[in-house]
Amino acid sequence: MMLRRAASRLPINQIVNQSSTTVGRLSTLSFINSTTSTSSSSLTSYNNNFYTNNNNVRNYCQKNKVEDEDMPEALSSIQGEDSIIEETEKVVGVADKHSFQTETQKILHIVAESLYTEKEVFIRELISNASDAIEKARHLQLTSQKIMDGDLPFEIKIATDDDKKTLIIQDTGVGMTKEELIKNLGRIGYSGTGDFLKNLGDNPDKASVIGQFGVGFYSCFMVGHTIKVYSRSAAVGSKGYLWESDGAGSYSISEADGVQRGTKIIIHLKPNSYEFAKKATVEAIIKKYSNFVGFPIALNGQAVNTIKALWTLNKSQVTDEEHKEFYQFISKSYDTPNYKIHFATDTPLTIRSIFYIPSQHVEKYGMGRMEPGVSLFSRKVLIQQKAKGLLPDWMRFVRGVVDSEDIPLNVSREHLQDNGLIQRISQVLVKRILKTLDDESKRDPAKFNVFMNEFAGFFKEGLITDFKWKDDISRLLRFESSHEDLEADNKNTSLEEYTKRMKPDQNQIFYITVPSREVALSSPYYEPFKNKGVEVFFLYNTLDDFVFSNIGHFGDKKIVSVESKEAEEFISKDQEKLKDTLSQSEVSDFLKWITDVCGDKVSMAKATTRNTSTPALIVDHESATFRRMMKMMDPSKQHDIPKQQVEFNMNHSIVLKLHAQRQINPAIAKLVAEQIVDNALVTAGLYEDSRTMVPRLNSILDNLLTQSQQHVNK
Ligand SMILES: Nc1ncnc2c1ncn2[C@@H]1O[C@H](COP(=O)(O)OP(=O)(O)OP(=O)(O)O)[C@@H](O)[C@H]1O
Repeated sequence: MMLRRAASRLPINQIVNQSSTTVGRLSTLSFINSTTSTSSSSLTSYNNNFYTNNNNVRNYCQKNKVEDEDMPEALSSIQGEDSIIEETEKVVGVADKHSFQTETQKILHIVAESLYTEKEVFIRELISNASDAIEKARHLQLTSQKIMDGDLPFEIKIATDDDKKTLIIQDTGVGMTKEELIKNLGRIGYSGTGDFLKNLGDNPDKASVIGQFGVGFYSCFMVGHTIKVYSRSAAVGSKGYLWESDGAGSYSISEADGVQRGTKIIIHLKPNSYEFAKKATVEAIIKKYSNFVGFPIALNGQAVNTIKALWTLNKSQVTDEEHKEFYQFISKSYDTPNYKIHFATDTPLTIRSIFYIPSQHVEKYGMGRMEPGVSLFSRKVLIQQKAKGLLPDWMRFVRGVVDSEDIPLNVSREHLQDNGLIQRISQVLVKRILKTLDDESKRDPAKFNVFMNEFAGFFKEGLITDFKWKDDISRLLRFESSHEDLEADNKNTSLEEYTKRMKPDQNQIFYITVPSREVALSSPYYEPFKNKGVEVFFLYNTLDDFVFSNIGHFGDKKIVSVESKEAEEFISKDQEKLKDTLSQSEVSDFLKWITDVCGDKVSMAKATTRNTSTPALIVDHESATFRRMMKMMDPSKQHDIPKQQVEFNMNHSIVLKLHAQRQINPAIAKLVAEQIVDNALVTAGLYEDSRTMVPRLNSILDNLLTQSQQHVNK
């Protein structure tokens, strides 16, 4: 399957279908690919074969970074002054003139004008062709066939010439005979490589071959006004030829002297493409798309692709140091990754991937939203950098590489992420990343806790926005809890650990949302749980209330706030009945009086069954966090606090004294009742502005001091 240009070009059959109606760029069409998928274990075995069978390349590839003092043989042969290429071949005899086949003429200009969304990809196409050609030569040699210039190393050389405005790409691959030049380059849509693949059957080398559709070569007409192709077939005794065309309908072929095995393509650039005669531009393009191509590439005598495609190797073949270097290379950072996930599968899809979780992220510094950090490759050739949709947006902190030969051709980057296959690949990858993190959390809990402290925000975002991963994410999240055996400097625990410590009669997981641990420990809502020895999660982040509501259940255990009715039922179910100080009718009178005097804030007053040290509590109310969020979302709206249900502790001394004061000093009693209700609102986090209670507090203080004075005067 040919995937390397998936992000930026149309397959030939669609171009033909579309050519009569083409308006502007053909960027929105997609291609349904029906190609054979090659076993991916073959990719690995190819790599193994490759490295052990080719001395020149093996030496080069066994080091992933080239160091001056021990520069590998293949690289030293490809580098240096002698290695700079130019046009040295000489035409002999007269040139044969040939016309492109009719359909080729018709669509050549479409290829040149509309096929690719970015001109620069012609370099990727030519390098991939060169790599395919070398792969074929290597295959011939491996199958014990003698090839022309058998000692020539397998390599790709590229040269820019800013004076002549040319770009040259040369390989030491299989080359082409005169007949092959006519067949392969005279007919658009014919792929010699496709034929080669068919003949390979199930041969593992198949996985390393890229081209298949027979259009990539023509991309050089996007940038070149004249293309010259010198080629000499690897078949022993072959002659060298020059194929030359201006892409206008015909091409010529002549015999040439001084042609070495393989192919040299010389592009005479059009004025609007002179940038491709500049070394820096070409170097950046090679690094972007072809950095991991399996053969050495030199540009103007300097090695360019110096990093191994680690994801195509077996896990055991890659050292930690190599991982670190590779991570720093792809993420352009200098830290050591926290976790690495090297994952390969052949079913249901063929995927080779490596992911890294950095040690920290920059969003916390307010440096804006991070870009996705995973690039999509096919057979080591880049399809899309920082691919959107490969991992969900909330996983944007993950860096890495995904290589899959199963991705069908798509025209535009924008449509790649809507592709069903990408979504299936994404599912497999997300599951694997979450599973690995879960395993890591058990293997080294302390390390995981540090990681989760740093990245929790992303996972919470995922839990809220990407519901399908709710269960997996909720296993990873860590929150503080009241559990006393937790370490002094780490009170975080998981929902799973919590459930293991639950009381036998406990079916719910309890939490309280508070600003700090101190507030939690002194909260009257937490008090009965503390008395009963029931663990409670302490949530300090406004978002956490939302997160817990979204989780809803962990296994079969419901997650509920300690301020909820369910929590009250749990607490009161086996509680000893409090000894009533007041009679039933006195209690009813008192509660009725409360609803009368505090009617603007209290919808219902009742006697509590909770054993708390506070006179009154708001119960079964809307979460204060939700209220704050709603206000933030719509500040223009008036968010009045609705009337609340208030429970009174009828044995509390303040309540008992208040009951008595009702008869003695109704005015003071009313002030105190109102203050008790406001205090309950404060405790529930529902009191909006405490300044409004100051005049009443001053009246209460004044009364208190007056009574005290009267007491002294008596
Ligand atoms: N550098 C090369 N050396 C030898 N043969 C080549 C070279 N470049 C192209 N060819 C031959 O020309 C054919 C057409 O090349 P082209 O790039 O147009 O298509 P492709 O590589 O087969 O498929 P795709 O369009 O998927 O890349 C190839 O199949 C191959 O047989």
